[in-house]
Amino acid sequence: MRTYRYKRRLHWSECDPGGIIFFPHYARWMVEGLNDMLLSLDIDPNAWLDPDTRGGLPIVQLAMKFFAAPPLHSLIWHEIHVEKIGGKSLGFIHRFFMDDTLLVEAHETRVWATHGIGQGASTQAIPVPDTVRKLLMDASENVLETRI
Ligand SMILES: CC(C)(COP(=O)(O)OP(=O)(O)OC[C@H]1O[C@@H](n2cnc3c(N)ncnc32)[C@H](O)[C@@H]1OP(=O)(O)O)[C@@H](O)C(=O)NCCC(=O)NCCSC(=O)c1ccc(O)cc1
Repeated sequence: MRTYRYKRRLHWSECDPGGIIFFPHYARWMVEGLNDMLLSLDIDPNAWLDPDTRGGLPIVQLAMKFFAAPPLHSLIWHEIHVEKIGGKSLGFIHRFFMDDTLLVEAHETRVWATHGIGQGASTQAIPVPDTVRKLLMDASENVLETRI
């Protein structure tokens, strides 16, 4: 299954006054990293499907474990691994490292879905498209030296 890694810096705006990361930022990084991974594969999870409907990838399950806190301004590797491709759901493992130290490990389940926009707005799970399935099953590893 596909693995994707990129590097980012821990910024002042993401820390408390003591210079320790505030944990909700990890969740935001997970969203940004996963979107980046999908977009790099030409998969737009929020593409417009028609004028009243766009794609979405709502989260239905999240578990996070924290092992060590990185210091302010450190460079952190974010690694995303496709864990499971179900009928309508996708499982991902996120790992954050500083050098060889594992900081955080998180497991999330997303649902491939459509969002109705406007009147009668609704979210509906739909099967993961075959094109997406194939791209995510690929065993190759993308390493981006992106610094944010
Ligand atoms: C997403 C839903 C519409 C899906 O509902 P249903 O259509 O009834 O789903 P189903 O029961 O058919 O299940 C579909 C699949 O999801 C799986 N699923 C559904 N719920 C769960 C939970 N809680 N855990 C694990 N797996 C689940 C289920 O097992 C099915 O998997 P497959 O066997 O692989 O097909 C509904 O569960 C829902 O609205 N949940 C609330 C979601 C939510 O509010 N999340 C938080 C905010 S969303 C968000 O942050 C976001 C991020 C990115 C975006 O682009 C959009 C939104």
